Amino acid sequence: MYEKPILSTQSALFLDFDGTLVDLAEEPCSIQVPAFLCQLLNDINEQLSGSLAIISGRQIEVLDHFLKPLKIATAGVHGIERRCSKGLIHGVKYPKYDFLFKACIKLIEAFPSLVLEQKIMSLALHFRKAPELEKLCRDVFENAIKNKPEFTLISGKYVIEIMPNGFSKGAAILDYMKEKPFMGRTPVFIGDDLTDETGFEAVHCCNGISIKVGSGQTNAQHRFNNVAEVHKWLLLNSDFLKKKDNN
Ligand SMILES: O=P(O)(O)OC[C@H]1O[C@H](O[C@H]2O[C@H](CO)[C@@H](O)[C@H](O)[C@H]2O)[C@H](O)[C@@H](O)[C@@H]1O
Repeated sequence: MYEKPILSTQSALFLDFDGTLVDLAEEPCSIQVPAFLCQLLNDINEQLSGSLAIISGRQIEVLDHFLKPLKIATAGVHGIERRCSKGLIHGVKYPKYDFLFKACIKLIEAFPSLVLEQKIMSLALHFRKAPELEKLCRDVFENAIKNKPEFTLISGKYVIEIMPNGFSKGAAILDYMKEKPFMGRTPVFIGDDLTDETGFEAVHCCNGISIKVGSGQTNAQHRFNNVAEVHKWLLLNSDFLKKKDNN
């Protein structure tokens, strides 16, 4: 008997990307996407009639690049942009925030081990290669938004990020649950990071199932130890749904 929840054809599946579908790497661009992953996600998406969505902090175009040729429902930049299962992208495109960029350019020049990631409406500063610089990075970011209450600072794994208020992975999941083909299904969300906690809360509100990947404090109901366990679970569920299709 497999102890983790099993998907049914009436499930909606929401998956975080980094640390859930792919192992974390030293830099955002150095992740390795396993060869089998796109086909597996495509199969499950079909088995769930289009009710699979990636819910990520990355931009949709970056996720599309890594998951090529797959293009499924995807919420990017913590819900700032959201592609529905029919392919339409919701999301306001604001100009890139030059004031933020200016605020940290000196820092980046002084510490080349820091990585600055500019997204459509947010800026992320990665200190994975220099964890001792976390406090300095935080001070610079906090100072940059000191008089800008419309912005918020969020934290992830060796990264801090400034983004506009009012967006979260949880809000993105709730938006999906209001529209077809997700509506009326039982949501399952799998994620590994602090920013995934709002997603766990969202699925709890819809009587759904939450699964945390890795160690650390969480409100999720279940846990996988690592990305390999997520892959194993996805393969098992895809086989299970395939058998259901054939009955
Ligand atoms: O919501 P996710 O799909 O999990 O995205 C969260 C952030 O992931 C990326 O950063 C993280 O992964 C990098 C590659 O493994 C790693 O180097 C970094 O330390 C992690 O924080 C991505 O670069 C961010 O934009 C996402 O917000």
